[in-house]
Amino acid sequence: MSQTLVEAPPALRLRDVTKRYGRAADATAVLSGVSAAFPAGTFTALMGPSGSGKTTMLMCAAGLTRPTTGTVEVAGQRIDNLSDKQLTRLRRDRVGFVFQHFNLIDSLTAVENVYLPARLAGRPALRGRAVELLNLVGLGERLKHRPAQLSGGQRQRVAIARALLTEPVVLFADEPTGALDQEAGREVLDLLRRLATEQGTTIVMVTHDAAAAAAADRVLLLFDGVLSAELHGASAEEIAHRVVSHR
Ligand SMILES: Nc1ncnc2c1ncn2[C@@H]1O[C@H](COP(=O)(O)OP(=O)(O)OP(=O)(O)O)[C@@H](O)[C@H]1O
Repeated sequence: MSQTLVEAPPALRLRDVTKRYGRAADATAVLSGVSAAFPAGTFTALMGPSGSGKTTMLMCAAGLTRPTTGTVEVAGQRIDNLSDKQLTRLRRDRVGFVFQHFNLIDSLTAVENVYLPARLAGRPALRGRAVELLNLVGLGERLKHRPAQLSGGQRQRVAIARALLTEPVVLFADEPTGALDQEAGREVLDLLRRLATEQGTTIVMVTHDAAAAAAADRVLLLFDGVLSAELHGASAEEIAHRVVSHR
């Protein structure tokens, strides 16, 4: 019997995404015809000068804002045309977020910070899974520590464990090392790298730091809302040079 092999869709795909803020017909496009596919288990860095549209691209990709035109798919499912209610569900269940500032709750322990937000959002989030994730991010010995008793890098690792609780299709990270010193930043990047390689997590990270971008599988360069280059295996020096020389 012959079998047709259907290729799995990428974890995330943007097709010809354009974003304009404001209704005026002449409103300038912040994103112009952005197309990119993010295969499952890959780690992509998004770089570009300030104002080039990185955060807007991340927001369109994560269902935080709708593109003006174009499509966005998460695991093969269109998300750009979802209702507000469906988008809320998508953000809760199918994508994870990590930000520069860890947004942990000071009064909760590390393990509570990982599972309580999901439970409060009505998910059957289990403490056992939170413990597993904290072990995975190297904090198995710090389960009952509160944020004030953790270093910056450790706090960000708690935030990463929290983002992974719902087993998201894509983990979005906006400047995850921006508030960390070099060594803590390196630990967080090593963790993201390991999550992609060993756990198959699909990661999309916005960063200004070429050294951080060099930890990814590839770097997408955005200039004036247009994806202008894709770098594979580039060094931090090369990435930094490409960003400043706009090539
Ligand atoms: N809600 C909004 N309304 C109007 N304009 C916006 C809005 N959000 C962003 N912009 C504009 O869109 C452009 C791109 O912004 P965006 O934040 O995506 O860039 P960025 O590359 O992430 O910048 P940075 O590196 O400084 O964070 C900027 O000119 C910004 O002023």
